[in-house]
Amino acid sequence: MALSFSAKLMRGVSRCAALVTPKTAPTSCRYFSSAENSRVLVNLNDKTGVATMQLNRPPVNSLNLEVLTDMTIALDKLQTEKDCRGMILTSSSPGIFCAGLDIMEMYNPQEDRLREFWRTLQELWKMMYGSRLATIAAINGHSPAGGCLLSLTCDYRIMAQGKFTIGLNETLLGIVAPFWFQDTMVNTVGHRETERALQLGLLYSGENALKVGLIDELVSPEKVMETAEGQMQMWLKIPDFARQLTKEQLRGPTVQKLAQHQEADIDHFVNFITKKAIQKSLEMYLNMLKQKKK
Ligand SMILES: CC/C=C\C/C=C\C/C=C\CCC/C=C/C(=O)SCCNC(=O)CCNC(=O)[C@H](O)C(C)(C)COP(=O)(O)OP(=O)(O)OC[C@H]1O[C@@H](n2cnc3c(N)ncnc32)[C@H](O)[C@@H]1OP(=O)(O)O
Repeated sequence: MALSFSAKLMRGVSRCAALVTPKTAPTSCRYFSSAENSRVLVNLNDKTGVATMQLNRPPVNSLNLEVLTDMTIALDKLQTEKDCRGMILTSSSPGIFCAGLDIMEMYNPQEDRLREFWRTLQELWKMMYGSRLATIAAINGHSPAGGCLLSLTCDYRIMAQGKFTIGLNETLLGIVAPFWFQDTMVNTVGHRETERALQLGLLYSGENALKVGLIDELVSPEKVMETAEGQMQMWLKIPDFARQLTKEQLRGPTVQKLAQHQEADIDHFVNFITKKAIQKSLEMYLNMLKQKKK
């Protein structure tokens, strides 16, 4: 019998719930570690109540079904830890925060897996955007499409200076950012900037992202984590309950909108992505990525 998403999540939580403290770890730091969730590295500092989640799928941290599932399980686990109050999302590969969704999940897909992939992304987005935790994205490299979306679900974004870019560039692949990607962008930079950015598939430099409010701070690469930790202290000075209710008032309606249209959104995604013309666009984009290397 097919398990519901929440049943799968619960099964996953019990599988990877063990907290392992390696010999080298500071005593106040617990590591969520298991072979199954090594695609995301998560630790929780018991003294500060701040967790760090690192995307760890080299070379570019593209988000396949397994990474999305591991992130969802890890976030769910952190949210049930009553002393966990904040989370910093970053990458274990400086230079690449996240290359977005794994295009191979959408190219020549099997329908069952494609549906599960999209549902898992929806679930992760709902959890992240509505999280009770204060969340900060430490964007230590490129952050296109799904990578930008992940950072937009956080409460605050700090990006590394350099040649890195960020944005919802879906139209460059010949695909369309769904309404909930758009909503997240509108809520961050406003309607007019979103119209321009999404239609043109704009990938912003750090400087331009800062100008339009897509990120909140631009700092040197070596300062990204320390700035995130400093900023987190400010967020955690606010009583959790007041901060959480305020976030819920502001973001709840956007989360509810997807929750109410979730099944239709999956059908729509599957119908769209499996169209011949869209498959052709993805193929051309993949070839372009490979050609770039030569
Ligand atoms: C009517 C319709 C209405 C509504 C719509 C309905 C439905 C919606 C439909 C679809 C919505 C889908 C939403 C999609 C979201 C996404 O996130 S799509 C992914 C977009 N990502 C990108 O465009 C990034 C592409 N990658 C890059 O630009 C670069 O790789 C990089 C800048 C991130 C890093 O550059 P480099 O360090 O130079 O690394 P390489 O380019 O050499 O890459 C190494 C290796 O990785 C492969 N790769 C890169 N990105 C991806 C990826 N996202 N997925 C899969 N694979 C990726 C790349 O090809 C290289 O592979 P090899 O050549 O080594 O095999």
